Parts: sequence; C-alpha cells; structure tokens
Amino acid sequence: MNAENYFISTFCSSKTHIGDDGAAIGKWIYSKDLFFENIHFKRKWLTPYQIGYKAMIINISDAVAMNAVPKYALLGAAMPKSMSLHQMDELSRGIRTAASEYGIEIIGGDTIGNSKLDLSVTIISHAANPLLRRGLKRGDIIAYTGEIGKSAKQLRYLMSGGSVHTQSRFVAPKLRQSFIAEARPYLRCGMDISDGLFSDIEKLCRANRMGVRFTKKVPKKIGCSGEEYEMLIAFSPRRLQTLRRIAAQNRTTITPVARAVRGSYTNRCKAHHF
Ligand SMILES: Nc1ncnc2c1ncn2[C@@H]1O[C@H](COP(=O)(O)OP(=O)(O)OP(=O)(O)O)[C@@H](O)[C@H]1O
Ligand SMILES: Cc1ncc(C[n+]2csc(CCOP(=O)(O)O)c2C)c(N)n1
Ligand SMILES: [Mg+2]
Repeated sequence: MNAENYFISTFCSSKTHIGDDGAAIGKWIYSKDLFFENIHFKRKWLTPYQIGYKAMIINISDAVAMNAVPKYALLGAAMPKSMSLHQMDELSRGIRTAASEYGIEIIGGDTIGNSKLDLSVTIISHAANPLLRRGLKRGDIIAYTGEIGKSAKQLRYLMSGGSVHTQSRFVAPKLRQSFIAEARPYLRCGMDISDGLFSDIEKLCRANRMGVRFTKKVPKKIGCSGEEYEMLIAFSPRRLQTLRRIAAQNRTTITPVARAVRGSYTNRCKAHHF
C-alpha cells in the first residue's frame, strides 16, 4: 500500500463513507479536492482567473462523476500577501464564473495569508441516483469518455517553458455532466479520471476487488496522463450501442479499453503525490 492509501485507510472503519469520489449521505454528496501552487500549477502558467476557474472545475468533476448536481461550495483560500486586489478580483471572478456555470452558491469558507496560493474546495451536491465506484461485474466493459493524453502533453510544454492555449485541457477541463446524467441508467459504476487512466482503473478495481484484461493497447503516455477529468465508466457489453448513441448526442465518444475479470490490477505509472 502506498503512503497516500495508508493515510486514507486510517480514517476508514466498517461503516466508512470513504472510498468514492464523494461521500453519499442520504441524497447529498460531499466532496473535497485541493488545488495547490507548485503541486497542481505554477503561477507563471495560469492567470489568477484560470487558477480560480480550474480549482472549481476539478472539484465539480467529483460531483459530476457521481451523477450529482452541485449546489453549494465552501472555499478555503490561502493567498500570498503579495497578491494585489486586482489579482484577488480575477481569482474570485474565475471561481464565480465556474460556480455560476454549474449553479453553485458559495456558502462560506476561510481565508488566510500564506507564501503560496492554495485553494481547497468542498462541494455539496445532490444525487437522486448516484454513480458509485462499486458495482462492477465480471465481463463488464471498462471505457473512458472523450480523448485522453492531452493534459500530460500540455503539462510537458509548460514544464519546458512553453505556453498552452486558454481553452486547452490543462487550463480548462471539460466535464461530462449531461452524458453521465443520461447514461446513468445503463452504467454499472464510474469515476472521474484525475490521476490517470491506469491509476484510476486500479482504484475502480480495488473498490470492486476485481482485475482487468486490457482489450486495447493504451500507450503509457496516454494511460498515465493525469488531470484529464474525462469519465471512467463500466457497463454490461449489451449496453455498448446505447451508450455510444448517448455519447454522440452529448458530443463525446466512448473508448472501451478493458474487461472486468477475477483478480487484481496494479498500474505502473509514476505516482503523483508520494
Ligand atoms: N485526507 C483524507 N481524509 C479522509 N479521507 C480522504 C482523505 N484523502 C482522501 N480521502 C478519501 O479517500 C477516497 C479516495 O480518494 P481519491 O483520491 O481516490 O478520490 P478523488 O478525490 O476522486 O481523487 P483525486 O484527488 O485524484 O481527485 C475518497 O473517498 C476521499 O474522500
Ligand atoms: C507543478 C505541477 N507539477 C505536476 C503536475 C501534475 N500533477 C499534479 S497532481 C496530478 C494528479 C491529479 O491530482 P489530484 O490527485 O490532486 O487530483 C498531476 C498529473 C501539475 N499539474 N503541476
Ligand atoms: Mg475523483
């Protein structure tokens, strides 16, 4: 077990709510993600507006991944004392733009001065029919939505001193809210792809105590690309055509990569955090 999973496991008990993209308590889902300077972004890569916007989108992603409608957000902001009021305005505008795109009200938070710009967001969302990580059955198809691999490519450009377009995946991820809402009845389980396709397939496998047999060769550059915020989904093979149609109606695609089998799966990508 890696250090991240070890730490998380210390909070798990027999009746744990931990293990999904968010915790489902009744019809409400609670989720949190951190967006920290020098871990998730460099300040020279993104404008304050883009930092605020992306911090919200990566958080909303966990709600969308559970087929939940985000309603409220609590915002933790640690900001360098050197930030001007104009930069704060821009950071706030990015946060507010993403919040209003998804109908979210910011209901509170906390603000401190710090050496870095770090944001922590709690999203409270509502789910009538949540999509969980558990529910996988033997023989199910495991697939991802859209295209993956771009985020890591754009990160490489940025790391080597280049710049990326304002609409690029790394700057402004696109979520699959309408697809998931329509596809939910045909899905067995799902989650968003934040760590990378292979790493998140491993999380899905662990949640279900199962393994996978790959049916498509996925290059490491694509399979290990993090911060894609596409969806990883699993479904019965007889649902493939229906799901392809729903995907097309929602301007995306589905790429099957594996089948669920007995056993376990461990990915070989470099870990992001520990
Ligand atoms: N510090 C922590 N304390 C308690 N629970 C945690 C902590 N860190 C993570 N978790 C929980 O562990 C589970 C697995 O987390 P995981 O990182 O896979 O979720 P995620 O938020 O979707 O991932 P990502 O950080 O890549 O977006 C989730 O239910 C999450 O809420
Ligand atoms: C400065 C800098 N260095 C590295 C990366 C790459 N990166 C950081 S965290 C992560 C996985 C998802 O994070 P989380 O587990 O928090 O969802 C990835 C791919 C970056 N974005 N910025
Ligand atoms: Mg997630």
